[in-house]
Parts: sequence; structure tokens; C-alpha cells
Amino acid sequence: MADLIQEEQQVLGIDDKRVHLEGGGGGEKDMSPATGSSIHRSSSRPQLDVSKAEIQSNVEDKYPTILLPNQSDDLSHLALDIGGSLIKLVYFSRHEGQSDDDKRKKTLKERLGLSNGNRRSFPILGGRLHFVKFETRKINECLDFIHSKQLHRGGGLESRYSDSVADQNAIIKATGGGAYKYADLFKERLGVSLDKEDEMDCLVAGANFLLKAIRHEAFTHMEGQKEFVQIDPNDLFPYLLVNVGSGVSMIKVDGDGKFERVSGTNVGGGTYWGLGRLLTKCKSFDELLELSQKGDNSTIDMLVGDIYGGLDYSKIGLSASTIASSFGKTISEKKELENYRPEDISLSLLRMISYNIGQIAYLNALRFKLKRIFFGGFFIRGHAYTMDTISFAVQYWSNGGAQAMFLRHEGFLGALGAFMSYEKHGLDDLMVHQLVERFPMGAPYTGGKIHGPPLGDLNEKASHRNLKYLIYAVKLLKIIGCVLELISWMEKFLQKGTEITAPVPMTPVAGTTGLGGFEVPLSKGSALRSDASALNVGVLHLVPTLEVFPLLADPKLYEPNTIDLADPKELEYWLTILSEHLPDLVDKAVASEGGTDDAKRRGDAFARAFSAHLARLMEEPSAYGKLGLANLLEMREECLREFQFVDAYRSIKQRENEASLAVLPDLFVELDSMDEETRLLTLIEGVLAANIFDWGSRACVDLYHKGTIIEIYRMSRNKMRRPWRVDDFDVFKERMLGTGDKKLPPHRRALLFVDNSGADIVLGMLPLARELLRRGTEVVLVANSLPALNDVTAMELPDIVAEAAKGDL
Ligand SMILES: Nc1ncnc2c1ncn2[C@@H]1O[C@H](COP(=O)(O)OP(=O)(O)OP(=O)(O)O)[C@@H](O)[C@H]1O
Ligand SMILES: CC(C)(CO)[C@@H](O)C(=O)NCCC(=O)O
Repeated sequence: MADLIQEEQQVLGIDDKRVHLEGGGGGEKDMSPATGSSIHRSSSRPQLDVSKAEIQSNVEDKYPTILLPNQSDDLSHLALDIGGSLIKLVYFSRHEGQSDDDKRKKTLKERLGLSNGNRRSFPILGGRLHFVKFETRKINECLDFIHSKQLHRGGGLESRYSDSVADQNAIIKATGGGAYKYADLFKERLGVSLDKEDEMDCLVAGANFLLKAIRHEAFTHMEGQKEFVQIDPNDLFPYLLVNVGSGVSMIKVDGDGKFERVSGTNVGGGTYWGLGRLLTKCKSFDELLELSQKGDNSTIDMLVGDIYGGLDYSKIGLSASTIASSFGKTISEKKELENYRPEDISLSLLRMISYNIGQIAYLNALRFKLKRIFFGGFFIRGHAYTMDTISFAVQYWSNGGAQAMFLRHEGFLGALGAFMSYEKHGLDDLMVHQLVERFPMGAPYTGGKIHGPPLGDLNEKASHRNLKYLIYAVKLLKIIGCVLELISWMEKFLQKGTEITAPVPMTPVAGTTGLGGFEVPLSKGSALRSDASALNVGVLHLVPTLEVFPLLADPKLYEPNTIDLADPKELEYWLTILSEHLPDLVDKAVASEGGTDDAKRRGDAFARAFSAHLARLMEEPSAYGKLGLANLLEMREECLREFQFVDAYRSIKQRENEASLAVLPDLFVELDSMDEETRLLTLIEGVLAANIFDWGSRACVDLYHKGTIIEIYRMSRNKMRRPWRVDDFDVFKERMLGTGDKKLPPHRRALLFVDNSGADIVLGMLPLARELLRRGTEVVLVANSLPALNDVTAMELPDIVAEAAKGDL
């Protein structure tokens, strides 16, 4: 019980009503104490100008766009890094406000006879940072992309209210050599000027930002083992930043904006891709990299053993298998290029370049006595062999004294730095500890033709999950969200003929692991993503307010993710469950949207997209950072939202709500007829019993099919063997009754954590809240996820509870 009800001594920013709903709830991993720095304290934050705001929509529009003609702060939310090989884009999109026009939301309140007079519905503050890349040689695709999303005009905000609003003066921050080289092209094609930011400044700003703001951004990679490293932001400097792009820059970083480019090498990513292309005829970088995974470098490289007749040269510590000379074997053989396997060439080349970079990096670390070396740039490509080779070189030459670390947003350092250089973003201050790495759903766009339904149909929907942040956000800023249009993940998967393939069949087929249809990765130890084009860009969610729940005993030790999927067996188990459950979930999701053809199409696309994520996790469990079960379930939710399924369990919950509401009066009568002590215990047990519907477990669904909800409720309350128990009941009872040996005063205020099913709320929380209110205790409802009564907005719950307490139900 301890975490169910807590007496709360502090005032949590609440108004004078007796019942409140608070967002948050302490369930997020990212709630570090530093997150308490709420957004509104930053004076450099973009200001909202709502003057002359208007809603532009047809009456039937579900998600009307709010136009802010005088709002200028949002416009600069795209930044570019135009390198020798790749163009990197970072852009920001706001979360859309939650729609309040849904008819079904009225039903429960109507049924409960509550007035709808002061319906509160707020937009959601927050947004996403999207990361997208294009090949520089295909710059036109990048320009098309920017244009189609109107990113150069603030994501379409301006374009909607006036086509004549001048783009002419629009400025986009850009870094990399291409900011100079392609400035005219951008002016010509998009009418924008590129505001050039220094490449090294940007790399350092981006790296510092990521290392300070994103949990588990850095990781080590040794002998195939990836380990995330949590960097202490107060103990970050100095370090060596090695950016492996086309060429390689090595920068000694001493602080924010304090750095020196101490070295570089022209043997870099461009060398690997360029030489590799000439030598193997590969058509793409990924193809070349993939090829290396099947290679054997001993056919190309001259090994110590080749020189020493199979022996080690142990006196100087060289084993027979050590490469003495990269590509050296080819000089002594009478073979032509075509007699060598492209796989072997690719591997030799990759090893040669990676090792060389690792070695030069080490020498520079030694030169400046730096212990930590971070490697970024797109050459790394999250590729296991590349990282292992670099790590080996660093470790070998430093005798273990220095450590190579890699960055998850490896190639986006410069673009992020450019993005941060917009002064008004004040990101350095604002975003630190307020970004949450989620799953790369939003903009998996990496080049290729832009296909898809008209952009207007693809308004990004607000994630209801964000509701947990809603209330604070509104209180703090009252910022009105706007609808941004995205060519998104959804579009990719909805389109026939796009390049993305769904690697996972829905049912197990011969030749698979039997893991619910996961294919065995082709190459062992592979970390190159077969579905790379779809999944290698990411989204960072800007979460407006993350507060550590004030009553947590030890916030640092609190780990809400109780199931850690680092254990391969655990991961396999849960991936199998999710995979097997997928067809059923799709059916439900489609039904929840009325079973229309459009819903079916989206359902199918969702299944393919989600399967792709599962397959990737199977292949590379750490692909999305540290993973717990809650993250996995959240990923599924996010993916559903991405395909515009508001709530796959809507119809089930509706039935559950109706069933629960129908029996609620009986339950009240039953409770009221009990003696006080029995009632209190029953109420607590009822909360737990009602919770059984959580996550829709199969056993609960079976139960549900077998009896009425009150029967299930009673049964689970009385008979089910449960792994929980009611602890501290005596304390609870004494506090409720205000009696007992300890003569504790009654609760002044209670926090009730509202979970996510109808029975949970109606049969569990409502009766308890009613009892508390009747006893004069204030009730604060804390929503730790969407209270999915689903025909009631979260904001209406307090009214409903208050009415229940008055006995009006
Ligand atoms: N899809 C891809 N196409 C081309 N190169 C890729 C791709 N993915 C990874 N790479 C590798 O990444 C390198 C480019 O990395 P990055 O984008 O960090 O540098 P850049 O900014 O283009 O180069 P520079 O900073 O030297 O101008 C390429 O040379 C290649 O080795
Ligand atoms: C020229 C840059 C900085 C362009 O990004 C990069 O490609 C690089 O660092 N090349 C290596 C140049 C050298 O120091 O030898």
C-alpha cells in the first residue's frame, strides 16, 4: 500500500479544488533530480505570440490547425550539416495539442449526469528532434524533403496562413563545407539563406550536448560487447573527440566552446567508401559494409605469420595472426583484382582504416594525456567490426590506459551543434535533461523518392502517453501546439513500392528461429542493420516537465522498469509474446477504428513496422539503448500512434467501462453495507483487483469472457492467488479512522495513482476516492499513464470523483 496512498505534505502546484489530477508520477527512468528545472525558467526560450491566432479548418476537420500568424519563434527549427559525403538534418516538431472534439468522450459524463460545462482540454507542449540524412551527391532529394515538409518555413506554419509571407529572408543554420558550396543552390531552390556556422564549433557543441543531456548516449564496444556508459556531466572534460566523416578531425575538448583541433587524417570514411567502391563495384556504402561481414582478410593482408613462416614474433609481442601489412599479400601473388573476393577486400579495407584511425586517436590522446576518446561521424555506422577494431587499437596501444567510446547519434554532432546555435533556442540551458530518447518512429527518411498520400492526411498525432506531462506543461507555459505535417514512418510503410521491406513474417516459417517468426540474422555478430534505410535515424522527444516524484524514498535507486531485457532469455521471451500477440492486436486496433479499409491498411502497415522493430531488436538488442519491458511496451504504443491508432483497446475498454459503470451502484451499496474495517480492506483489495486488467493480459481476457465484470472483480478480490499483499493496512486503517494506538491524525491529502483501465478506475480508484473524500481527505489523482476511461478526458476525472463522493452516482 505504501506506494498507493501517501500523505502529501508539500503543495504540488494545485488549485483550490478538492480533487486534482497531476501529471507525472515518478514512473519515468529519466526523472533525474536535474529535471526539476522546469522550462519556464529559461528566459531565452522562444516566446509564443498568440495575437491574431485563428483556427483554420473545415467543420469536419478532426485536427484543426491553429495558425499563429505572429509567431516567429518556431520558424528556425531546422539545421543542416552538409558534409563531403552526407547531409545531416536536425529539425524540431511540436507535439500537436490533443483534440477535444471526440464525441465518444461525452458519453461517460453524460451517463454519469455530469455537466460538461467547464471541459478543460489543453494542447500538449513538447516536441521531437528529428534526425535525417541524405547522401550529398543526392542533394536534390534533401531539398525536396525540406520543401515537402516546409521545414525552411517553420514546418508549414507560415505557409498555411499566407503564401506570400516572405521566405526571402528565411535563414537556416548550416555547417560543413556544403554550407558554403551549396549556399546558392539553397537560395535558388528554397529561397533561403544558409547562415554558416563553423564545423568544429558545431561538432563540439553537438557532442557536449549529447553527452550531457542524453542518458546512455555513449557506449563502449569491445569484442562484440556493447556497454552503455553514463557520463557524469560534471566530469566530462577533457576528452578527445574523433569525428570520422569523409575525412577525420581530432579535437581536444576542454569545455563548452573550449577546444582545439589537434589532428586529423585524410584516411577516413571517404577513403573506405571511395576505394571500396572502385575495388568492389559496390553501389552503396551499406552494401560495401555488409559485404565485409562475410569477408576473410587473411587472403589480402600480409600477416606476421606469412613473413615469419607461421611463427609469432613474440619478442615484440606480435602473434602470427597479427596483420603485418594491410593488403600486403596481394603484392606477392600473381592475381588480378577480379581474382580476389570483394568480401575480403572490403574487410581488409575496413580493418585498415579503422585500425589506423584508432591508432592515431590514441597517439593524440597520449599527446595530451586524455583518457577518454569519443568517436563520432557516420563512418562508424554503429558497425560492430569497425568499433571493435578502433577499440582494439586504442586499448592495445594504450595498454588499457585509454578507452574508446562511441556515440549513438554518431553522425549528427555537427547538425545538432548547428541547431543549437540558434540563439533563441537556448538549448544548452533548456534541453539538458529534458530529452528522452525514444524509438526512431517519426522520420525514418533517408533519401529516395518522396511518395505517399497527400501530406495533409498525415498530421502527426499527439501521443496520448504525453498526457502525463500535460498538466504541468499547461500550467507552466500555456503554449498552444500546432499541427505539423510529416512524411513519416507511417507513410513509408503505407506506400506500396517503397524500398523498405518488413523483415519479419507474421507467423513462424521454416528456417526461422521459431521465435514468433524472427529470421536468423544472415551474418553472425552482425550489427549492420539490414533494414538500415528505415531505421537508422532517430527522434528525441522533448519532454516538457519531468519531475522526480517527491515522495520517492530514493529517487536515484528507483527503477520503474522491473523487467530488464538485457538478459537474452528474457528478451526472447517478451519479443516472442509480442510477436505472437501481434495479429490479435492488429485486429483490435483495426476494430477500434471502425474496421474501415483505411484502418485495415494502417493496421497492416503497423504490423510490418512493428515487426521491423522487433526484428531489429532481436538482431541488435541494444539498438534503442537500454531496454526494459516497459520501454518495449511503450515502443508498441508509440508505433500504434504513429499509424494513427489512438487506442487499440478502445472497444474493449468501452465494454469494460460500460460493464464497470453498470455495476458501480451495486458495488457502492455492497461497500456501504460493510462494517468500517471490512470496507477499508475491501477498498484496498478492490484497487488491486481492478488492476488485473492492466496490459490486457491473456488470463484476464479469458476471465473477462467467462463472467461479468463484477464477478471477476469479486473473484479476483477474494479468491485469486495474487503475488501481492496489502501491506501497511494497519497504518492505513488508523490513518483513515484517525484512531489507533499511535493516534495518528487522518490523512490530510491522498495521492491516488490512476492506472490505465476502466475497471481499474471505476471499480478500484473511484470507490476509494469516494471514501477518502467523505472522510474529508483531499484527493490528488496522479496519472502515470493515460487514464484510459477513454470516453472521459483525464481532466474530467476529478469532477467525476467529486460527484461520486457526493453520492450522486
Ligand atoms: N549511406 C551512406 N552513404 C555514404 N556514406 C556513408 C553512408 N553511411 C555511412 N557512410 C560513411 O560515412 C562517411 C561520412 O560521414 P559523415 O557524414 O560523418 O561525414 P561528412 O560530413 O560527410 O564528411 P566531412 O565532415 O569530412 O565533410 C562516408 O564517407 C562513409 O564512409
Ligand atoms: C576537411 C574536413 C574538416 C571537412 O569536414 C574533414 O574532412 C577532415 O577533417 N579531413 C581531414 C583533413 C586533415 O586533417 O588531414
